[in-house]
Amino acid sequence: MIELKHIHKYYNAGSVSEMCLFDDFNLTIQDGEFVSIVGSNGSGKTSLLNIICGSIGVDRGQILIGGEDITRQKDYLRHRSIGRVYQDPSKGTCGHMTILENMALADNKGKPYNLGMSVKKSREDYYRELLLPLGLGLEDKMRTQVGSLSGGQRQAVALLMATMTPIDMLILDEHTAALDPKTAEIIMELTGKIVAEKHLTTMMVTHNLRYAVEYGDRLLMMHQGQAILDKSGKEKKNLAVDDIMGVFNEISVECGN
Ligand SMILES: Nc1ncnc2c1ncn2[C@@H]1O[C@H](COP(=O)(O)OP(=O)(O)OP(=O)(O)O)[C@@H](O)[C@H]1O
Repeated sequence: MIELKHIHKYYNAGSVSEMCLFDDFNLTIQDGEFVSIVGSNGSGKTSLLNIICGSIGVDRGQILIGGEDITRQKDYLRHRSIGRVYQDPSKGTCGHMTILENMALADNKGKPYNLGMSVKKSREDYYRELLLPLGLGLEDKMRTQVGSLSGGQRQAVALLMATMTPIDMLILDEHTAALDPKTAEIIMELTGKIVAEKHLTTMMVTHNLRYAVEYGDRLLMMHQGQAILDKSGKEKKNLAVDDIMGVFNEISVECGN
């Protein structure tokens, strides 16, 4: 279970441009829950993910994973139990390294290892088994540099890498936004499959309302640092894209846009 308790977050504190983004923000995500997060630009979605990952600190409040307080834990330690896939497929993979080397790196996440030239044959076979079901032919390109793959192929590798080791949470930060519609579909299907197979607790930020409706068992809408819509169970299942658009429109009118 992930818990955010009484989170306060200021940007540019003490300066004329001080901004309070989160003012007593609270959120609990149950183990195995897949939460889609939508919201207008600047509503706080990425800041929320960054706070959970430890990329940015909070001014007040607590972050707990499985009851353990990780609020002050260093981000590199936190990343051992959190997998993150970014919007930019070049993040989360190393372009100058081969698929094989990238996967070996992810496989050794959190372990004291050295970057030797060789990867055990048994591990190589295992990586091939992981790549095969993607249907992208990557199992035959294991010695190809990741930088020469297409954005979609690279994002598929990034997704595998983020979920190879046991993790407490998968963070998807607009991970299909930079992909063409067909490739985005492939990556979303792969995401759904991996999340279901591994029962991963997942937070997915997306501007694609259809994906937010179709995937996940809970939907949050962020606005000015608050979750103004939080639907799960049957209510989430019955949500349609038009319902969310309706809330977006209401907000726009309120904000005078
Ligand atoms: N490092 C920072 N310094 C100052 N302000 C920041 C910083 N990061 C984010 N903000 C501000 O915090 C607010 C929320 O930003 P955030 O990136 O979390 O929104 P978002 O919902 O992810 O937006 P988008 O959909 O555009 O990615 C914005 O007003 C933004 O300008």
